[in-house]
Amino acid sequence: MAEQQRERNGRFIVFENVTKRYPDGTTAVDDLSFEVAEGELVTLVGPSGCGKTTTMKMVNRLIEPSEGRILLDGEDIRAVDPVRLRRHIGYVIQQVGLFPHKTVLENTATVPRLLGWQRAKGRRRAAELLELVGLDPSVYGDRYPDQLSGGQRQRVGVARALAADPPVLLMDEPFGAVDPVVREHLQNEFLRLQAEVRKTVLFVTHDIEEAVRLGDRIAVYGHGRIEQLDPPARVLGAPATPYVADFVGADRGLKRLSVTPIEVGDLEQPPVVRLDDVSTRAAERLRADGARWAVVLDGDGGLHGWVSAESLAGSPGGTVGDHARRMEAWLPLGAPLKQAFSRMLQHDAGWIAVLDGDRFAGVLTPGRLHEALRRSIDAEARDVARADVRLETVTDV
Ligand SMILES: Nc1ncnc2c1ncn2[C@@H]1O[C@H](COP(=O)(O)OP(=O)(O)OP(=O)(O)O)[C@@H](O)[C@H]1O
Repeated sequence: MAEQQRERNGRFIVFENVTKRYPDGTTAVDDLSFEVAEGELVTLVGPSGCGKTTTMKMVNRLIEPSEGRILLDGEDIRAVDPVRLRRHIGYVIQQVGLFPHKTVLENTATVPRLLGWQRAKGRRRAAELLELVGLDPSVYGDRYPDQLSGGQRQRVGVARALAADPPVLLMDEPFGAVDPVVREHLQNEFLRLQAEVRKTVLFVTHDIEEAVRLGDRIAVYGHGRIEQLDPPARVLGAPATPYVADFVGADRGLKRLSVTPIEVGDLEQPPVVRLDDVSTRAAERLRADGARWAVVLDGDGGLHGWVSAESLAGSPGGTVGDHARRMEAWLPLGAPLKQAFSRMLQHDAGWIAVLDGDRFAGVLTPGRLHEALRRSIDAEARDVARADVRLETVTDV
C-alpha cells in the first residue's frame, strides 16, 4: 500500500543516513535512514532522550543534521529557505505556543496571513478548520487562549497547523499535557480528521498506547536509532529485538494473549454496506462518515469482505458487489487475542472481522487489541495485589 502510494505520488519524507551530533559531542541521532509515504502517519516512540524530537526538528530545519540528507517531496530540504519551509510544514507541540494577545481565530489564521493570504480568506479558512477540530468558531473564535481548557488549546494548535493546508504535519507530544480522558478524545478526533485530510505525519510520543492507536507505522527508537519500523500489529506481535519487546511490554503481553478472549466491547464499528447496495449511495455514506472503507455483507448479513471509498468513488456504476473484495481474515467472538494477532500478521491486515455466530459483530484493530490486552494485564496485576493483601492479613493474625 505504502509502496503504491509512493509510486503514485512521490511526495514523502526521506531520511538518508542522517546523523546529528551536538557541539558537546552528544550523538542524538545516529545514521538514520527511513521513509514516510504520502498520507502516512508514522509515530516515533521511545524513552526520553532517544532522539525523537531531534529527528522531527531536522525536518523543518530547526536543527541541522551533521551528516546525511533529508528529502521532502523529492527535494533536498537544504535547498529550501528555512522560513519558507516552515510555512509549508504544520507543527504542533505540547505547549501549543498560541499567541496570548490574539484571539483563537487570529491564532488559527497566523500562517495563511504570513503566506500573504487576504485577511477575509484567512479568517474563513481558520473558521473552517476550527469547525473541523470540533470548536464552533462563533463560540470560540473571539476568545483568547487563556479562556480555553487545555484540550481546547490543543485543538486550536492542530487547527493552526493545518490552516495553510501543508502537506506535512510534525507533531511533538501534542496531547501530552492533557489528562488521559481528554487525551483519548483528542486522539480519536485526530484520527477522524486525519482520515479526511490525509497529511503525511510524523508524531512523537512517549506512550506506546498512543503510538499504536494513531500510527499507520510505528518507529520504535533505541538510542539515536530506530530499532523497528513496522505497522502496529507487527511491532506488538513480532518485536524485532528484545529491546522492542521490552519497550512495548510484549513479553508479558504475549503470555496474556492466549488467555484473553475477544469481547464485544473490544470491537470497532466501521460503516457497513450490502453487496447489492447502489455504489453511488454507498460512496456517499462513506464520505459522510469520513471513512476510507466499509465492511461488505451479503444478502443474509454474512461477511463478504470490504470495499474502499476510493474504488466506489472511482467508478460509480453498478452495485457494491462490483467493487467489493473478499475478506478471509475473520474470527468468532471469544477467540483468543493471540489468534487475532496471528491472523493480522498472516494476512498483513490492519483489522480483523469478528463474527457472533453468523452475524457480523465488528472489527478488531491493532489499537483495540492492544487496549484489550492492557485491560487483561491490569486485571491480572490487580489480582496479584489482592492475593498479596490476603497473605499480609494471614501473617498479622
Ligand atoms: N542542544 C543540545 N545540545 C546537546 N545535547 C542535546 C541538545 N538537544 C538535545 N540533546 C541531547 O540529544 C539527545 C536526544 O534528545 P531529543 O530531545 O531528540 O530526545 P527525545 O527522544 O525527543 O526526548 P524526550 O522524549 O525527553 O523529549 C538527548 O541525550 C539530549 O540530551
